[in-house]
Amino acid sequence: MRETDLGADLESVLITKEEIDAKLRELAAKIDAEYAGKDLLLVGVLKGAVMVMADLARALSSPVTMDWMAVSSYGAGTQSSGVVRILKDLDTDIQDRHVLIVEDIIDSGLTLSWLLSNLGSREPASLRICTLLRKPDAAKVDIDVEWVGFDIPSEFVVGYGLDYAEKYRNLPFVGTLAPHVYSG
Ligand SMILES: O=P(O)(O)OC[C@H]1O[C@H](OP(=O)(O)OP(=O)(O)O)[C@H](O)[C@@H]1O
Ligand code: HPA
Ligand SMILES: [Mg+2]
Repeated sequence: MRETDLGADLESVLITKEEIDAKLRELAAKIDAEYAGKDLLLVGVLKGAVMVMADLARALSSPVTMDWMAVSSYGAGTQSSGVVRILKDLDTDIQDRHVLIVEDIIDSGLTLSWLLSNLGSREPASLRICTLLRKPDAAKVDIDVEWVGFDIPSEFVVGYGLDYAEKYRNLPFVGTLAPHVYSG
């Protein structure tokens, strides 16, 4: 779908594809510098982080390894249930590894706060977070995040990996949905 061809479900484009590309290049340069000479493991959080992980990893110059964890706390709605379930665990033992969690969005922060304590208990050499989006006004817990792409308002957003009821993940930009989509 092109930005000029939004379709009836979208209300607005919040962040364009070009803005995302530029931001990921900027973040990748900082991450390259930070982990120079170290072995870095990127941990992507399925499914939302697929696009960020794919594009961030390709923007890095350093060799990295990649693993995936699937957790879910949202189900089909627009509110976090607060209950995080592991749907798929890592294939990798992260003890003594430098781990960078790659996320699409920090909203309430409940998913990452849970993930940080879960992965932290496996004794990695370091554990940090890179997220494309963050909603500062929606935070229910404070999380120390090393790299943030964009701080956005507390509106439900879709696209670039982010879904509403599993739809819209493949939009190349981040946008907001028209109210009729939620109300049916
Ligand atoms: O900060 P929070 O309020 O916890 O929300 C952020 C999390 O919610 C979304 O995932 P979701 O659980 O919907 O699964 P998905 O990635 O498969 O869409 C998103 O991808 C983040 O992982
Ligand atoms: O705004 C959002 N959109 C889609 N998925 C999400 N998961 C947490 N917040 C969001
Ligand atoms: Mg989701």
